[in-house]
Amino acid sequence: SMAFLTRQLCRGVSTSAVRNVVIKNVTIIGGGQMGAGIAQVAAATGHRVTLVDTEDDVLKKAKGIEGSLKRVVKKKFADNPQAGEEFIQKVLQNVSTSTDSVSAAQSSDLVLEAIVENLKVKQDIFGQLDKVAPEHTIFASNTSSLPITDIASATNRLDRFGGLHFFNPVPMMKLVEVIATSATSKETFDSLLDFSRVLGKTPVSCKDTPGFIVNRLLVPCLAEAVRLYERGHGSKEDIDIAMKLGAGYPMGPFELADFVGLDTIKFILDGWSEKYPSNPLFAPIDLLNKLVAEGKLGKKTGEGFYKHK
Ligand SMILES: CCCCCCCC(=O)CC(=O)SCCNC(=O)CCNC(=O)[C@H](O)C(C)(C)COP(=O)(O)OP(=O)(O)OC[C@H]1O[C@@H](n2cnc3c(N)ncnc32)[C@H](O)[C@@H]1OP(=O)(O)O
Ligand SMILES: NC(=O)C1=CN([C@@H]2O[C@H](COP(=O)(O)OP(=O)(O)OC[C@H]3O[C@@H](n4cnc5c(N)ncnc54)[C@H](O)[C@@H]3O)[C@@H](O)[C@H]2O)C=CC1
Repeated sequence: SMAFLTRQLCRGVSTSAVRNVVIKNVTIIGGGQMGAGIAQVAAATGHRVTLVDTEDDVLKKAKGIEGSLKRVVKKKFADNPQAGEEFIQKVLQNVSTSTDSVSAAQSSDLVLEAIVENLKVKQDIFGQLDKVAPEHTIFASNTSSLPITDIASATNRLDRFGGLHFFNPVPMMKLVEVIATSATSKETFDSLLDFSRVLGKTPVSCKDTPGFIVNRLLVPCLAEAVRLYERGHGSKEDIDIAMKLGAGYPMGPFELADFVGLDTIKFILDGWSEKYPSNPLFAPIDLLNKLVAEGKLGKKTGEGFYKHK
């Protein structure tokens, strides 16, 4: 918006020679659940978005952004469906897709990565893009559990690298965790905070510690729920009902696990248990490993702890 631009420009002129980057062109690497959701919200708030995935199929499905937009619009434009339809078309025009991350990064103010939760794969992509992205471009990762410092170490832009952690489903969840490493500049950090606010989200800041805030609390809760079930102390259904009605969670732990993806949860736990072997909260879980080995990853594959239509 104009107000935002004015604020940005004033701040840049008045405070320092290094201006905060006003993020307008956004490249999102990874068009899965999270990448597509972030793309949708960024496009809906007037950014030009390029969504990159290695899989053409994923990019076709990410056009399913339209389905999510329809749900948003149904409420937001309840009394003016015509304006709602125009809004959807405008948002979709802001999103382009590509399988070529190198060319996508070249005209980008922010490269935000939301690919598989694997340090080496994330380092590879950032190392490659660091060589081709413009000087001013900020890099950020949506990682759930990996140290931002370790991901950033593959690049030569440590001052322009931070964590930007969104929550699923991105169009609905208001929180963004913004993570600065010890090398992230204040300008970069402020740009990421501003960007989160322009997206309509509420940012919180957190140090580069395992799981940041939310996952450091949620992942052990989920893991304990599965262990409780494995011990035969309660059914999945009852544990879910209990946490919904007794703790006010919108979804029970098994529902949430299926929603998030069991593979992602396994990646998180495996990484933490390797790094912190003495913490029993992070210990591997047989049932989780078994389901993942069977390809039962949750909602995205049609079955996880539960079957999904
Ligand atoms: C497990 C721990 C390990 C985590 C490890 C990694 C993960 C991470 O790094 C961080 C995370 O993201 S953790 C997960 C955070 N997310 C949550 O906790 C979600 C909990 N669930 C909810 O808030 C609601 O059930 C929810 C908002 C989803 C849905 O609301 P309801 O329950 O009321 O269900 P509905 O009736 O279907 O929806 C109501 C209205 O919500 C809108 N909506 C839902 N999904 C949407 C979407 N994807 N896009 C757009 N709009 C959406 C929609 O307006 C819907 O209304 P209708 O469409 O008219 O029904
Ligand atoms: N699922 C969740 O609830 C949340 C996940 N996250 C994090 O976001 C990231 C992505 O998670 P999801 O969207 O759930 O995964 P997903 O499996 O739905 O999507 C990942 C996508 O990345 C693509 N991809 C893999 N390697 C690539 C590469 N080198 N270049 C381009 N595309 C590539 C895959 O084809 C896939 O479409 C992970 O780091 C995860 O920990 C963060 C918050 C919530």
